Amino acid sequence: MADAEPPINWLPLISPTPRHQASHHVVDAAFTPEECRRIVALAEPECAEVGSIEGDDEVDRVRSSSVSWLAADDDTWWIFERLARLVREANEGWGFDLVGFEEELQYTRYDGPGDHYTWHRDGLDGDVSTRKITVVVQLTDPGGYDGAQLELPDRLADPEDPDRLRHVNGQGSAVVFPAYEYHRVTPLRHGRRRSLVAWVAGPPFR
Ligand SMILES: O=C(O)CCC(=O)C(=O)O
Ligand SMILES: [Fe+2]
Repeated sequence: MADAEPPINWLPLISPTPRHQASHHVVDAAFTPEECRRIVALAEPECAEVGSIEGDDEVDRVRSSSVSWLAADDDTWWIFERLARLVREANEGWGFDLVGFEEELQYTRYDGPGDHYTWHRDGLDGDVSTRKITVVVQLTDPGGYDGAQLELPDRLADPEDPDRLRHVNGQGSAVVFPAYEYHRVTPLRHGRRRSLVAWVAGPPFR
């Protein structure tokens, strides 16, 4: 006979602080415009890997952008520290077990008309299954481009609410969300957009 299932008990309050299950947490002006320019200056000269593989229709359909990576070093440490603070604050709501940055920071370029990233999630599967939190920083003044909007459905909003799809685009603003949440970047119409994406890893959800 199979082992008996452990009982589900009636417990008093597990968490000493109130939690929420919001789908994302927005921090306006998490970085100043000057700091955004510093990040761009650090990352832009890096040789960009193409986020879309030419001739691969499937990849092209899902994602068209190019990326480069910022490693932790003396020049970039302040960025990691700032991101860590934003994640710690946001995670007061979720209360996830987190360990730290397991990957370099992704610098993303949306340069050509149509550059985009369709609905996807950053974590859950295979190689990226340890990603628990995503942070996206808007490095470009929204006046400098059209389209290429980061969109996240607000899970706490009424499903009929037309404003349920949140757009986060103020320069220097950051949006922190569980890596299992769907999000997308709409096609770029003109101009150029830059973003910085970081993932914080932790042990499996339990
Ligand atoms: O550029 C963005 O705003 C988001 C990019 C993204 O979702 C990703 O790289 O996983
Ligand atoms: Fe993503």
